[in-house]
This record gives sequence, C-alpha cells and structure tokens, in this order.
Amino acid sequence: MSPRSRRRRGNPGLVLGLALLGIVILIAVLAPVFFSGEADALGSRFAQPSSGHPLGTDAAGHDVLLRALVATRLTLLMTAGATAIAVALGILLGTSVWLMRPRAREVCLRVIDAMVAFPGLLLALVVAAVLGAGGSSVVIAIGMAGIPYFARLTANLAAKVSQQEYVRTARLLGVSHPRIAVRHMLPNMAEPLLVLSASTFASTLTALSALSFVGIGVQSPSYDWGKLLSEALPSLLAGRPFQMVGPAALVIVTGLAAILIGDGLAAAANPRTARRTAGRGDARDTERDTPVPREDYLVDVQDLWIHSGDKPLVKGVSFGIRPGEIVGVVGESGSGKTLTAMSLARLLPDGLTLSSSRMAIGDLDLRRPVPPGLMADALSLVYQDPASTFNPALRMGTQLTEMLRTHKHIGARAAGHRMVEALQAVRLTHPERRMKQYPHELSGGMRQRAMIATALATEPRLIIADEPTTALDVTVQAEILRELERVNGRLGTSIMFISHDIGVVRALCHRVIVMYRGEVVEEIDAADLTVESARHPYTRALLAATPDIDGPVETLPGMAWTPEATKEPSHG
Ligand SMILES: Nc1ncnc2c1ncn2[C@@H]1O[C@H](COP(=O)(O)OP(=O)(O)OP(=O)(O)O)[C@@H](O)[C@H]1O
Repeated sequence: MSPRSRRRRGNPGLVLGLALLGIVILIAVLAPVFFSGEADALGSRFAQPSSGHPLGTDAAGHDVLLRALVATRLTLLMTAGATAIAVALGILLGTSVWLMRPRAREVCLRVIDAMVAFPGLLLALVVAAVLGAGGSSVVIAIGMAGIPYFARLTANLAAKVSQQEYVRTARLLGVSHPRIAVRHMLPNMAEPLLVLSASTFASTLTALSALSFVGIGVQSPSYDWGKLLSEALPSLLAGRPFQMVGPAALVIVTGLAAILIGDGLAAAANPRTARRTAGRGDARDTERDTPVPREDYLVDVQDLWIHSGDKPLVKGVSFGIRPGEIVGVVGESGSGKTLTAMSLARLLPDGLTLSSSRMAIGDLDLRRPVPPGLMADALSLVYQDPASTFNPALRMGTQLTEMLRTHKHIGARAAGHRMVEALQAVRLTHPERRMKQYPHELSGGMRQRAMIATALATEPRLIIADEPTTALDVTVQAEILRELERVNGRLGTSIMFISHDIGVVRALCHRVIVMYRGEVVEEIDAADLTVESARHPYTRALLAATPDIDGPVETLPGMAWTPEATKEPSHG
C-alpha cells in the first residue's frame, strides 16, 4: 500500500467526506436517469408524506423527494463550475502577480485587496445583473466573486514560499519562472489552497442556492436545490415543513462533505504528516568519498555597494578569494555578510540595488547578465537551515538531480546514479534510499550533507556556505565542517564561509574577512586571528568577546571599542 493511501485510511474525516460526496455524486448521476419522468409527473397537490411520496408533494403535485434528488446533478455541476472558475483563475492571477516586477506586483496586490474587501455576494449580484438572470450567469458571477480570495492567498503564499532557499536555489540554477511556480511553489501552497477550495465549494453551493432562492439563478422549467427551497417557502409558512427537508438536507450534507474532504486532503497532501519510514539517528556514517579533479579559480570583488533606497547596506566592500582557499566572513548580525555573499550569486532581495567596479569569478563577469548554466558552474550555495533548504513536497531524488538535469542535460536515470555517487562522497548512508525519501525523513545533518553534495554536483569553482552549521547540534556541526574541509582539500573548491563563530572560522579557514556595519574592516590570516595579532579594534573586540576553548574569556581594552573610537580605513 502506498504511503498516500495509508494516510487517507488514517484520516476518518476524509473518508467520511469522500463517502458522503460519493453518495451525492451517485445521486447526481442516477437520479435524473431513473426519476426525471416521475419527478415531473403531477399528482394531488400538497399531499402529506406517505409511502408513495415520502416527503409529500408540492403546490403543483410533484413528488418533493424525487425533485430534490433530480436537482442534485444541476446543483453539483453549477457549484463545481463556479468553484473551478474561482480556483483556476484565482491561482493563475496570484501566480502571475508573483512573477511581476515589484512595483507592478504592489499595484496588483492593492487592487486584489480592494476586491477582497468588496462583499462577494454583492459582486456576484452586480455581475448577475449585467449578465441577466439564469443558471450560467450566476455560475460566472459567483465564480468571479471567488477569484480575488484565491489570488490573494496564492500571492501571499507565493511571496513566502519564494523566499525559501530551494526556490532561491532554483532561481540561481536558472529554472524558468513558470516551472518554479508549478514545481516548487504550488505543491508547497497546496494545503491552504485545498482548504480554501473546499470551503469555497461549500460557500459557492450556498451562494448559488441563495441566488436561485431569490429568483436570480436557475429559471423554470429547470430547478436546483435553491429553487426547490424557494418553492417550499410558502409550504413552510403554512405549516408543511416536509417540502424543505430534501433540498435543505442535501445542501447541508454536500457542504459538510466538501469541508471534510478539504481538511482531509490538506493533511494527506502534507508529506510531513506521513509515517516515518526512514531509519532514525544514522546521520553519522563511515563511507568514503570519490575524488574529483582539482580546478583553479579566483573571486575578485572591488568597491561593492548595496543600497536599500538611499540607505547603504554594504559600503565599498573589496575582497578576493584565491583558488582552493577557504575565506571566512565574520562580523556581528547585520554587518552585511549575507548581502555581500548573495550579491555574488545575484540573489539580492527585491528592492536592493548593487554597484561595483569589479565582480568576477574567474573570467565570469558577474556585473553582466550571466547565463544560469555558467552561474551554476561558477558557484553553489549551502544555506544555514537544512530544514528549509529542500522543498518539503518533493522527494530528495527529484530535487537533488534537478540541477544536473537542467544544466548538464543529463537524463533522469544517469543524474540519479551521479547523485548517489555524490551522496556517497559526502558520506551519507544508504544514498539510494535517501533519494526516495522526503526531506523531513532525513536528520538535519543528513540534509546538510545532501546540500553539500548538491552544491558539489555541478563542480562549482566556489561554494558560498552561509552559516551552514548554525542550525545543527555540535557533533553534527563538527562533521559538516570536516566535510567542507575535505571537499576543499580533495577538490580544491574555494569556499566563502560565513559565520558568527570565530572559533570555527579560525579552525576551518585560511583567511578571514571581518565586516562591521557594511564595511570590511580587516582581512587577516586565520592563524593570526588572535587579540594580539589583529590590527583593527573591532576585530580585537570581536575576538575578546569570543570564549576561548584554551582559556577564559579575555578581557582586553579592545572590548571597549566603539566605531567612534577609531578612524581606521575601512579596508584592512
Ligand atoms: N531586503 C532588505 N531590505 C532592506 N534592508 C535589508 C534587506 N536585507 C538585509 N537588509 C539589511 O542589510 C543589513 C545587512 O544584512 P545581512 O543579512 O547581509 O547581514 P548579516 O551580516 O548577514 O547578518 P546575520 O549574521 O544576522 O545574517 C542589515 O542591516 C539588514 O537589516
């Protein structure tokens, strides 16, 4: 049995919802076939419930129960049609908004917000008034009234999901926007969209019934549940409630089924709710890696400025990374480490502007448009949080092989083999099994190893590792650092290693760049990263504030350093 069907079986709400909807659909299919003649036949008017007419007859002498059953098909078709309009066009609009340039996106989001604030039923009434009364006009009207809700939810979710590292990585790899939207974003937006679709189905059902009830919807001789409810109103007021029972019960049961299915599907669609099939706690492993030929590259950045509007966030930063060198970037939170690194990958957040007099990896000039394939060959990223590095809705194998398939144009099977080798190289246990698992089935250390394997798969000249071990426990942290060191030693890959941890930087890196408030205040050999050798007071203060594993926390005059206390040049 597949995990998905197991999840469905373990979800009684979903099972009940599907059963109820199944019954309603069965009625919709069969009732018009078998009962439409009888439902139109005329008998005695206002007959009380009897064995011949379980819910009695109406003012014209029709069997009330049969009419309610026959009306099921038209009601369901109209509800499904209106819901489909809202879902499809709403998601399309919301996704298109995400693809727009920031300014156009802002305008569109404001328009969508205004539409959401406008009461849906009122909007539907306006549209229905323009189109005229009738079944198809109210379907279009209610469908259109639902579009802004889906558009806003999709755009909001897209804004959030697009900041995820796996989406940023896909952008770096040059995966097209529509493909990113369909493959990486929509699956991760499925849960809330499914829940909204289900509740929209239920609210659409009541809205359509309401419009038919007030005479704007389905017109005679056709009838849906709303029209039947409207016809039953005089009987209800005259003390004959049975005429209402059939359509009212069917509206309630169908609405309830939709809600139960929405909730159930949302739970089943989330692979994180799946039972764990992976062995646990085997992040530490012992296999050996495969050596890859060494290459020779250089990173050269000069006078890099990054602005948010008029505010400079990175101020004239210059640095270089030699081939095969591990360069640490340290500095307090907000000093510009990540922005500096991300500018190399051309992944600055929207709204920030960049200028520099030189920015190159080898002979690749990063100030000009760079084809994604060349960019992927030049650098790879390893992010801080292994939990958000991978798309939770896709199996590891699918995403691990994506860049090989996209940029190296390697077939899925060959890419899979190559990735298994890459996973072995970073000593991830049972690589074939890992490829079939979802990210949540791997430990943090395993995911980070997989991330390093992915980063290496395109054989980049530079790996940017942005606090790659911060989210991991100390033992796994040490293993991942050793892994980076091994990669550097064996493959000669240059590494830009961003960290808050001076101790780690001193142990891992060859050279260290110290940043403070958007400037590089010192470049220093890692071996000289001591309070005695550091030249800049901020570096000394940083070192003094760092616990030394060989001794107590040092308290030196440097600790009292403030930016106002020095006029040293920004670039050491
Ligand atoms: N999209 C943005 N819009 C405006 N300001 C931003 C944006 N992104 C970052 N900043 C600001 O730029 C500065 C540098 O940010 P950056 O993320 O590079 O710092 P950092 O040194 O990497 O910090 P941390 O160690 O906390 O990650 C910070 O003051 C931050 O608030």
